[in-house]
Amino acid sequence: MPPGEDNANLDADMAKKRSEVIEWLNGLFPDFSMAPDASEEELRAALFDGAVFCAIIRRLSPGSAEEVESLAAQSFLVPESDIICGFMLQVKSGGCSPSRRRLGNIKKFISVVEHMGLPTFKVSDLEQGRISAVVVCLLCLRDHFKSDLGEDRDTNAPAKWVIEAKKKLEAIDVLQGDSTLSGQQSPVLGEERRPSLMEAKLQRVLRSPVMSEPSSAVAHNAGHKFHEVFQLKQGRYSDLPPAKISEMMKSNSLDNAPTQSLLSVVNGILDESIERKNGEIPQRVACLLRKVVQEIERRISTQAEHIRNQNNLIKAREEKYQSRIKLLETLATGTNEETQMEKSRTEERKKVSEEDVVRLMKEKEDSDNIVSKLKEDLKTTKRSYEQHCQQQETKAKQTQEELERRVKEVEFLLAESRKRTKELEAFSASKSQNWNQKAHVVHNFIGLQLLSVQELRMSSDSIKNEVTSTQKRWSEEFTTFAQKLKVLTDAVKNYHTVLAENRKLYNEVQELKGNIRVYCRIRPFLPGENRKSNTINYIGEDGELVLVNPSKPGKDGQKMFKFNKVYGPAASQEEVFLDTQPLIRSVLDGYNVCIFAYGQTGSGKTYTMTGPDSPTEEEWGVNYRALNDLFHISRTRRDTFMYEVGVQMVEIYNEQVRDLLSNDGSVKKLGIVNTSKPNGLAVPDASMRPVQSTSDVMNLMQTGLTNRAMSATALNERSSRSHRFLFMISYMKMNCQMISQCCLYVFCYSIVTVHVRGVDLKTGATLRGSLHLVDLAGSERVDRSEVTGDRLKEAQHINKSLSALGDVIFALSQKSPHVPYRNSKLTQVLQSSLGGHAKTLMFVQINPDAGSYSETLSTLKFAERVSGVELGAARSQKDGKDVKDLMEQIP
Ligand SMILES: Nc1ncnc2c1ncn2[C@@H]1O[C@H](COP(=O)(O)OP(=O)(O)OP(=O)(O)O)[C@@H](O)[C@H]1O
Repeated sequence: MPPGEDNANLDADMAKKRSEVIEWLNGLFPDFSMAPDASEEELRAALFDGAVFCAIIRRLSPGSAEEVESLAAQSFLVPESDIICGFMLQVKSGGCSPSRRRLGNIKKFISVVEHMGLPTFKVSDLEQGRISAVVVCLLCLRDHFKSDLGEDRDTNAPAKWVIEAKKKLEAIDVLQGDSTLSGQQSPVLGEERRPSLMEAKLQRVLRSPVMSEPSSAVAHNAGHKFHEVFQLKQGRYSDLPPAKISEMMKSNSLDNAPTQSLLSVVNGILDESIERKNGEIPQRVACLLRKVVQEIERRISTQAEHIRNQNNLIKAREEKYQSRIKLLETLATGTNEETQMEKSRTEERKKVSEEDVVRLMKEKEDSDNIVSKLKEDLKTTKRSYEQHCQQQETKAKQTQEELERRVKEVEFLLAESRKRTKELEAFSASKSQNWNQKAHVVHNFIGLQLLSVQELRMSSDSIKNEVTSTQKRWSEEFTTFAQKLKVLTDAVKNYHTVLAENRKLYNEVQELKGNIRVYCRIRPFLPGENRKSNTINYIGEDGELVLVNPSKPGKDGQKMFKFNKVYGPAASQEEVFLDTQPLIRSVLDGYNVCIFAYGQTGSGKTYTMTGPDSPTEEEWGVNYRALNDLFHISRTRRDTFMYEVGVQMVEIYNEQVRDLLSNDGSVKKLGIVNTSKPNGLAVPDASMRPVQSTSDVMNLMQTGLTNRAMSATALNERSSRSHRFLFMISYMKMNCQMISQCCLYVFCYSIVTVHVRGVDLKTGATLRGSLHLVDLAGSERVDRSEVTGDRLKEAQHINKSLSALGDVIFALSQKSPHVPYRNSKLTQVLQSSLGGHAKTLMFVQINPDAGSYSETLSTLKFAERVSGVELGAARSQKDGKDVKDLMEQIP
């Protein structure tokens, strides 16, 4: 390679390295701002005064501030703070000259680099020799710190090398002699040193907020690493222990901490807050943040003050320059060419000064802008921070309140739980006590039970013995009982025979009493009747009755009658029925019984047979009581007999028999069978309704009366068209009445027949009996001159019926082989109850009123005759009158 080309390569390489150094310095100090292709001489000029070397050490080894300061104090190594203050080192260095100070700075830098084992250079290399040595040294230093920064560099390391450098410097100082370094008045002391362009640049760099550390920090706290206090090695601010935060918040620490550290703290806390997303900052960290922000604020205001002072200083300088310019101008007016040159130089300087002023003003303005912007930022940050703090405080307060509330709740629950536990303990204790007591009781009880069991065993044995003996006794008694039962069975066998015998005897008794009985009943005076005109003079116990003719006072007017029984006006319904009751039993024994009432209208026939309208139980007539008795006796005999009871109800009107119980409501005309069979049905076509109680019978009677009423209404309508009589229907009466102006006629009968069929449960023999309940028509004589037409015909039919009844009775009394039952429907229907073993009971009803005397006399005569007729086995208690007399009594 030719030597010329070799040199060119070397130059290019050097230029490249120089460029790298310049870029590095530009990166380290933005205000350095040198073009990368600057010449060797330009770089030399920038590095010449050594300030850059001092700044490099300060920047790359901030942790060793004290040591560097100390070294600087001793060996003119310029601390940053002094550079910031506008190259005040000369003052602090006790008046050392700038060239000496420059030299010292460079030497110290070289010594430090040397100590680090890096290639160095000579002072002469920087002044006029090979700048390449300086470039290489700086590149090595760059690379050294690059590698250091890339690793986990020990922050104490710079301190160590600084301390060692200090030692070496001390040795150098000894060699150079203290007198040259201190105590000498600088030749330029008292003069204002105009900073070079590079110095001004460095000043701006170092004046930046990052670099503006408090000078007092180094001066007053040597040996104390304040920056370490704020340096977060690992973790987060929120994780810092309170002691560490308290240490940070100490005013001493805050005052002495570098601004960069403080800003790192602010940024770190804010970064953490952002990272947390919810924005929460712990209370203590928030307090720290506030303190740090306050400190930064304080520093900024100090900086602002300082800038103002600088401004004033510059203004003063400007004025001074102005005055000098004026002076020079004055001098220039009368001077020579030399003066002219001086003037031009002066003008040039002035121009430079003005430019400097303008630039400084601009810089000041920039600084002011930066400061104001920073202030605004700080204000905004402070405001948002305060708001955030406020929110956090509110939240903290709420959280605290919530926590207090929860603590209270938990305390309350705890107290409740304790109380409950105590209760449960008490309860379980009492339970346990109870169980113990119960166990004790059970234990005792088991003991007692065992004793009882033993006793029971003993008693069981004795009971067994007893049972055995009882069984023996029972067996004996059983044998005895069987014997007695045999006797009873024999007796039962005989019982039916006895019953039949009893029935027979009973019937004989009844027959002895007479198969036809006449009971006379005198009704009481009704309201409105004259009680004084009483035709009944005497009523005897034995059936005697004395009738008085009101028109013949005295004995001539008296007439005595005798019947089976006479009931006075005061006789109750029950009294009357007592003498009828034996006949009801005869019905159940298989006999036919006919009960009818005879008498004039209004004499009480219906009252005796049925009772008054809506009767009470006491007022019930013979019909109710007879039926009640019938069913009662049938029930008492249910062990021996099974009875079936059926009811027929017919009416006889104008010699026509009508069924009153037909289902379709129509009143059918029926035929009568002249049956020769005993107990045969005389009207077989009449509806037969089974009944089981008195109420059943009464309901049927009600049905019959309803049917009859319908029939009678039709009849009434028929009659009223042709006749002047009026029909009145009474539902409780069993006949139909016609009332005229002067007398009362009855034209029909209703007959209720109760048929009884009894089956002997032992023998299977059947008994049949019947009970005729007849409410006869009124017995008044019909004045034939007063009725005509249909009424006359009806009255004639009634008279014919009663007349036929007399004929039958007459024939029976004569024991005539022919009894004229067929002469009237009444006698045909009652045929089975008139004659043979039938029993007939006639109530003769008497009205005691004087006005009814003749009717009463007629009725009594008829009844007296009837009661004297012998029916069947019954015999008349009176010897027979002439039958003709009897017939005369029949209307
Ligand atoms: N023993 C008595 N006690 C009280 N009042 C009676 C008695 N007998 C009849 N009477 C009353 O006398 C009045 C007429 O009686 P009842 O209607 O029974 O006569 P009757 O003979 O049936 O008449 P008729 O032939 O017109 O039907 C009725 O008010 C009745 O209550």
